[in-house]
Amino acid sequence: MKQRSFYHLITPAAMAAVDRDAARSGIDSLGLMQKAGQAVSAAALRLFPDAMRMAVLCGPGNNGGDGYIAAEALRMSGVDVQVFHLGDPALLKSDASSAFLAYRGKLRPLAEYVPCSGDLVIDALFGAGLGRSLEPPVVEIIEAINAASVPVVAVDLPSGLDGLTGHPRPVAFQACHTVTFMARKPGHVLMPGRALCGSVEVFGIGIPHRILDAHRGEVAVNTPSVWEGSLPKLTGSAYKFTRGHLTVFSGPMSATGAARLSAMAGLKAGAGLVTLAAPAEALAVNSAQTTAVMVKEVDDLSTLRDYLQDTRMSAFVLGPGFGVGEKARAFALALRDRKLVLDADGISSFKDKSQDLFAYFAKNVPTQLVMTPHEGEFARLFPEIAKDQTLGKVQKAQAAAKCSNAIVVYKGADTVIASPDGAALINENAPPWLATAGSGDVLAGIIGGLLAQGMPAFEAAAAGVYMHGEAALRVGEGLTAEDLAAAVRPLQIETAF
Ligand SMILES: NC(=O)C1=CN([C@@H]2O[C@H](COP(=O)(O)OP(=O)(O)OC[C@H]3O[C@@H](n4cnc5c(N)ncnc54)[C@H](O)[C@@H]3O)[C@@H](O)[C@H]2O)[C@@H](O)CC1
Ligand SMILES: [K+]
Repeated sequence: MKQRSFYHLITPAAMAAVDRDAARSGIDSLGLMQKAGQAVSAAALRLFPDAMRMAVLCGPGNNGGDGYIAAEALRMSGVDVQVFHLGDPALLKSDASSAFLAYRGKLRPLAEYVPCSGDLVIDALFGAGLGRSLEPPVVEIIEAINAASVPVVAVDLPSGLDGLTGHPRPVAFQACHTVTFMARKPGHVLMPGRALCGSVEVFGIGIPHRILDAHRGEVAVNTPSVWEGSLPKLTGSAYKFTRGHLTVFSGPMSATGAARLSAMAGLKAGAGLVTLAAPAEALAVNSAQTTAVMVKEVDDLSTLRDYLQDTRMSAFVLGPGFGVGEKARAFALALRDRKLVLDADGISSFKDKSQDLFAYFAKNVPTQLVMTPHEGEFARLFPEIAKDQTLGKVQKAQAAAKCSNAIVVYKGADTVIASPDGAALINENAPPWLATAGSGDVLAGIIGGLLAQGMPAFEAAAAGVYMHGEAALRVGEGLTAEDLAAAVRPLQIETAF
């Protein structure tokens, strides 16, 4: 059975609604808190059996309630436990108050906690209910604990971390382990939240899936289950033209390598034919360095139009090493009715001219345009969205996809793939060694290769990002973009030969 809850993300606001609906449906909410707190206690005992003392920091809401349950369970196991509370515990409400009253151990105000070597901190200050930035005294305590390098196990989320955006407000605990309940939140997967959580354990506390399903939003983790049904299928009757023809535009003579990386990756991703469309001056250098990839002269807009007469040309990659300027803009706009991956220089060429691009591609439904900006390119194309501090990476990618009517692949360690209809995926399989020169060119080529084979744009973009991560994992540390392109493999091919 698929572990659906693990792959779907639930926002803090949706989790609060789940909580409400669970209580309304008659589920014992104190029972849920008890299971949550006991899971935290079990994790602490399992991971830190030799801790000299467990300091449980309890906040003013239900996250604190989980902390009191965990503290009592640890005390009953014979651990030296001390609770440090934020706010007056007499003001705790309902389940959190019951959890506090059931705790029989030592209790002191949070301000009195001094990290000691041998301590384990259990952070139950704030979880999904963090509603504003932390106040200075709490900021100072978190900074002091982080600086002391005392291990921290976080309840639900490291306190200070925004569960929606993955950003600290303004600081958060650096946890070595986080126990969350039922499903991860976007903040567990987005950077820097992912790094602040340490390892993440998703513990089922018994909320029925029908209640979770009713509140699932548009954001999920990028896993094959999302798009495997759309992967190109290879059958016994396949021949090269049925597997699609990808065209990658080459830059001038001195900048052809990026396009060749894209072309090779497109071929490895399964496109039947790949052509490098190059200006006359770059024909010789491209021809000298390619074998399976073909080379064709496409110099200017007029030769491009002739080239496009061949409707078997099924997808295009424009941008890697192409050069920024009028030629890139004209080529991109000429491709408005075709499947196009716009990357690198192709994106930068529309700085201050993005409205032209958006207007040309506005009518395609569903969209056939995939744009793959890294942070700098994103800011060039979407300056207003990029500087909006209230938005997290997912919301930025969603807004960009909507206003450009494109699939936006907002790259980084936590690449987000967003569609104009609001769907968004966060990728998490990319190893850090993928951050190397030419890596983006390979990604553009993989996505182009999948588009050429007929995959819808959102699915092609998401599968491409995933295959890119898989290829990097296959090669391992020290990889170069050449190794990466060579390691690309189609993910699932039906072998009905
Ligand atoms: N959703 C569920 O079904 C369950 C939730 N549980 C726990 O409940 C938590 C959510 O509980 P709550 O909604 O009570 O939220 P929290 O306990 O995360 O925090 C809410 C409290 O903190 C205050 N607050 C928010 N931001 C603040 C800031 N910056 N400075 C000072 N005070 C601030 C709020 O006014 C409120 O009193 C989860 O994180 C989880 O640990 C568990 O008990 C198990 C069941
Ligand atoms: K917490």
